[in-house]
Amino acid sequence: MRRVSGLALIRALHSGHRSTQDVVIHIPHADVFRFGDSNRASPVLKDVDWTVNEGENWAVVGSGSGGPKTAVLQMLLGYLRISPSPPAGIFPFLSSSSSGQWRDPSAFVSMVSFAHRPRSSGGGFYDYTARYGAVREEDRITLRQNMFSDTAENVTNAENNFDDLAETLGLKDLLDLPLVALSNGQTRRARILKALLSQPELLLLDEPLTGLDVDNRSIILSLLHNLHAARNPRVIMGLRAQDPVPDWISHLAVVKDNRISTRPKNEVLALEVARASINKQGSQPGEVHDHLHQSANRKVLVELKNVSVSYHERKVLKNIHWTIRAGDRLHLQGSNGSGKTTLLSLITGDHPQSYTQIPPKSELILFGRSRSRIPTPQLRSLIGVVSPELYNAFPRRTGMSVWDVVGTGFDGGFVSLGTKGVGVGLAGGLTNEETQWRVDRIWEVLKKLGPHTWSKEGTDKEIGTQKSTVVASPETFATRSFIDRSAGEQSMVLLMRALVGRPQLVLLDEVWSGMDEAMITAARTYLRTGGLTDEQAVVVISHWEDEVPWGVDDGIKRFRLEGGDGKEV
Ligand SMILES: Nc1ncnc2c1ncn2[C@@H]1O[C@H](COP(=O)(O)OP(=O)(O)OP(=O)(O)O)[C@@H](O)[C@H]1O
Repeated sequence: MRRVSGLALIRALHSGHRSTQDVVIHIPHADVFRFGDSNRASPVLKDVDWTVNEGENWAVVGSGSGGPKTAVLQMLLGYLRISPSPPAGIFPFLSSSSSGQWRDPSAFVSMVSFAHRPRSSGGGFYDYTARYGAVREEDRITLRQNMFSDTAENVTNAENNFDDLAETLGLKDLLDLPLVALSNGQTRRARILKALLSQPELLLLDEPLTGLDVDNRSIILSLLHNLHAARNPRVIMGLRAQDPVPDWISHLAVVKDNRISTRPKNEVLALEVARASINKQGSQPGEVHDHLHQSANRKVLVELKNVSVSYHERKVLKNIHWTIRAGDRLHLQGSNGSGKTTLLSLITGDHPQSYTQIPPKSELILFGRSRSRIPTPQLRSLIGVVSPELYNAFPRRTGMSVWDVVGTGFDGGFVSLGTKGVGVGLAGGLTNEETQWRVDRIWEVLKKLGPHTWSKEGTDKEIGTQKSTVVASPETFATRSFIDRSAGEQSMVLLMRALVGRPQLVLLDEVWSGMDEAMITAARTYLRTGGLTDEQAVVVISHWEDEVPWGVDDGIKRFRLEGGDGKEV
């Protein structure tokens, strides 16, 4: 279908060729501001000229969460002010329904963002481990109850479709599980289902493929295509610049800085070039890890023998044998719900069955000791973790600076201990030498991963508008409030926290969530060149092979979970 510019739209409407019903979005040459800002302020988006016609399949492409892509989606949600504002709103199809009634966009346009799993409560260690205990009243809420918890008028109608949708999304067998028990991928699919139940006319999905395994990606994409084709609802996806663009997408709105360029997909060749170069950056040579090829002599850090986890009749892990050695670079693979997070939670001590594996039938040996002989706080100082669960649970306290958050990494806790956030140490006190080492290490990671390594300009917390300020130096960034950082910046800070103590084992579970390309490149480069010692082992969980910083040439090992079994592949 032909794209209609502002003038063309008016002409078409006057000549009767196209009715407003055929136009989903129409924003003719407008600037976009935060509410409260005058037209003299620098716009969040400049000179937006965008028309989406019924039948076209659009995706909004831009850098990670909190960036200008988010600004476009927020504009569509009505969270930003459009100037001049089109008199009949930006959704012509809503103001001219067949019934002739105007429909409120706030009731008919909704969004699900997958850049990060939303927090269920205020965070903290309880949230971190609640998934495995499910003892709080709110944690007992099942997926089914959660689906129908909103007494939306539409739900009764929607129920007709519910079973089919739950089946397609692979959620049917999970409906009576506590919501907190769902894996990341399962939760993301559940959020799509819930959004569909509220029967929006237009559904915005930001980064819908994040955290989904290969099979589920194609299931979701084909479901979204079918829904969009049936206008039940129309779907607009937000994609990161490095994400593959689904085949059925016909048009792209590419957002860079505060400009949006809209055109048919096949015209966006430049973007393809950019994507190819990002992929190449991922395979740039790092340090030579010859030692990784001589695996048998290296110290054993973690040994699982015959380890199983089950919930009633549901067997998640069956007799797993797995060894992690010093210096290993491991990719833990498996489809959504296959038990990857569960396996790591046994190692970090967050899963109750971490303590109950009974030798000699089954054994969990961590850093040379049986699990029951190693206190959990000590375990936390030996393992650095980045994961969606940690991101969600880490408390956002006012007054906690980036420095404080990074400093919690030495002991793996959530509370900044002692002065200047370097902790008091497990033994109750640190020598001056140890304190100095910690201070030096915080500066080191800030210098290697701070904003100057991934940003040319400062980014705004709310909507990622580019500011004309100079990039924050590591010293300035260290004093900034953690809670006010964008999602991507918070992810970077949590990565620094995981690495700062040079823990023997580093677990990177979906570590790139929310980060933009420049952040990912900076983090990958650091991990490959000097960010880790040869003695540290790293386990990466990712459904995207090209997201893993190491390849076969680096001696990477792969361990795959499937149907409860685990094997090296
Ligand atoms: N309390 C529980 N009762 C029943 N099943 C549970 C419970 N807690 C977890 N599970 C199930 O354990 C399985 C493993 O979940 P886990 O989070 O380890 O998967 P994953 O491989 O990390 O998935 P993803 O790739 O989606 O993050 C899931 O199918 C989940 O529903």
